[in-house]
Amino acid sequence: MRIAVTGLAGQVVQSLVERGPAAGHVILPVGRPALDLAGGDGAAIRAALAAVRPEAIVSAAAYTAVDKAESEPDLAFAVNAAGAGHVAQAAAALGVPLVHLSTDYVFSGEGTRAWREDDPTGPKGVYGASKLAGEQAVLAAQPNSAVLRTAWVYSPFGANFVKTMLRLAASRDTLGVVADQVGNPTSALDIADGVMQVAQNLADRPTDESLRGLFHMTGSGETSWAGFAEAIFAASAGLGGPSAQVHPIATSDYPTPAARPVNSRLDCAKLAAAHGVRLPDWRLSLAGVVARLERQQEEAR
Ligand SMILES: NC(=O)C1=CN([C@@H]2O[C@H](COP(=O)(O)OP(=O)(O)OC[C@H]3O[C@@H](n4cnc5c(N)ncnc54)[C@H](O)[C@@H]3O)[C@@H](O)[C@H]2O)C=CC1
Repeated sequence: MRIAVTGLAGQVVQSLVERGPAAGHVILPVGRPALDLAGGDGAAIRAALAAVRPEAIVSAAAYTAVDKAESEPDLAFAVNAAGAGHVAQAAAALGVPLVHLSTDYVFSGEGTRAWREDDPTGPKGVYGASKLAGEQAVLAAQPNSAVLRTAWVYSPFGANFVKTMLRLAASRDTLGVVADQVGNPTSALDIADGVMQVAQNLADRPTDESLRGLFHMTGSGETSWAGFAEAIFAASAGLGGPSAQVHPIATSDYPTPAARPVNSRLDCAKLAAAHGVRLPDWRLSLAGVVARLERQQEEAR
């Protein structure tokens, strides 16, 4: 399939570009300046997407600076809510299915069980609120959509927790890492595989309502940020790469402008039942990405 994806350099975009050919898809990234989600120009967004003649669209571009969003709410909403809505309107106008990415930050983080799609939302910050508004705009504009909420995304590309931990470990013996927030680390490469399967399902079964609407899609298994860091260093040390001692700290010891959900875990059973998609165990995928980052480091030396 010809799959247009919004954004040029994001973690998910680059993962789709890498994984697309093996899955038999042509991935067509469309981003700034041709497609600017902040511009409020729906016709321009539609024209940019129409130009690549897609059979499906993946909406992966977003304003993702969680803390900065607290001081730039207008821009966060322009991109994540209005911009996402324009992409969905374009998909509807072009008559193609849409896969839109959203986030665990739409939830408050209360309670101890994994969040399900029909649980009440309650974002704690601007980013989560803007993404929630985006979900609603997407589903209103294009019912032929699957909105996939994911979380704790890392990859060999862009900026992410795994790369930050490895960078810090190169110069420090001990790192304080938050131990009282739990969630599901998710490789963007796995997201790419899942997104393509969902897009194919939407295209193959255009009248199957069970494939449309909200879904959760994260790596299998859960941990805390401190547990995630320990797993990163264990994988890295096993390859002779940098590692550090993890000192568990509380969220209150690491204040950030935007509050994070304490319990970020997403229940992905609905996606498995409807789409037959279940992402691999987070430790397996992490080992692959850490090995790749180590190889890149060695090649750069
Ligand atoms: N990174 C994470 O931990 C998580 C990400 N998500 C969601 O997953 C999706 C993909 O995230 P990542 O690939 O990690 O994001 P990223 O931050 O790596 O990439 C974002 C992309 O959006 C593009 N972009 C930003 N503003 C734009 C604008 N005004 N017009 C056009 N393009 C613009 C950027 O150029 C970039 O290509 C997003 O919808 C994000 O909200 C959900 C949960 C966690």
